[in-house]
Amino acid sequence: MTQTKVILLACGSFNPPTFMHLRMFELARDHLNRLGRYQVIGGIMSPVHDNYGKKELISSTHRVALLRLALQDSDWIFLSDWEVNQSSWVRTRQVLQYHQNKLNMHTSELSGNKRHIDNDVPAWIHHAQKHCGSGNMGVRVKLLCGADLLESFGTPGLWSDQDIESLIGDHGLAVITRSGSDPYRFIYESDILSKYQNNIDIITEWITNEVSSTKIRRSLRRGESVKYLLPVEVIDYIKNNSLYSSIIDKQ
Ligand SMILES: Nc1ncnc2c1ncn2[C@@H]1O[C@H](COP(=O)(O)OP(=O)(O)OP(=O)(O)O)[C@@H](O)[C@H]1O
Ligand SMILES: NC(=O)c1ccc[n+]([C@@H]2O[C@H](COP(=O)(O)O)[C@@H](O)[C@H]2O)c1
Ligand SMILES: [Zn+2]
Repeated sequence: MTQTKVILLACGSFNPPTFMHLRMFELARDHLNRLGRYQVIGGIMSPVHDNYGKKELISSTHRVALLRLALQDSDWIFLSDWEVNQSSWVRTRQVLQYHQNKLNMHTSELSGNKRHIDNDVPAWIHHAQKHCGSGNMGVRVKLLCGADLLESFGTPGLWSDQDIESLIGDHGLAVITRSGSDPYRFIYESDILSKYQNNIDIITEWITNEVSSTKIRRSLRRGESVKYLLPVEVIDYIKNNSLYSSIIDKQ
């Protein structure tokens, strides 16, 4: 069986990053590798731009710092700060396309005559180069998300049909189940998702964990412990920088 090499890219607020954001990658890698059709060679976390304008979204400077701390334990998942460094919010399709193009460029340089002299290559590219093998240009960047993000495709005006087609048709989706969502039904009820069903892998999280950044922010606001829900380095950074604390706490 020919195996497609895959890099999983998760986008989102990560406000703050939780263990569940990291677990998504481990779950998806195990699942996709087990299928035999794929070989997952890397993961990318791409925090959303500050202009996304979501309620309570803290500055990307802090979110990037938090992700760096959260990822320091991982030898295969990397931060990409490309999205936050754009002049404004970018659609997810563009995020996937940028990373796919960048990867194609760097992996084809590896297999061709050109030697790479750019010292500014992000870690996720270095890692991909090490794992894609020479002559292999077929690494695919897939979108990794929770089932609630998949279901947001049905929110009127939020995603364009062309973007959904491209995300699923050109890249593919790895979807982690999440309580309150029913991705199988959602796909069944959507013509566009049913059409590209072969490119959507649904991964059941059996060790269910309902942690969310909203709940973490709520606990922090109330001065409650969030220990064992986030990496300890992330908790320390939040405390040291008084992030997500209530106005009352700051008085
Ligand atoms: N517990 C979870 N199970 C499955 N997927 C999750 C879980 N938590 C987050 N995700 C996924 O992680 C990605 C980033 O999500 P996001 O940053 O919105 O986290 P969140 O915990 O949902 O935060 P918030 O509560 O602020 O919306 C999304 O694809 C989301 O579906
Ligand atoms: N049309 C689009 O491309 C589109 C629409 C809504 C959200 N998104 C992305 O989905 C993610 C959603 O993150 P949250 O779940 O934290 O809101 C963000 O990365 C955001 O950029 C993309
Ligand atoms: Zn969310």
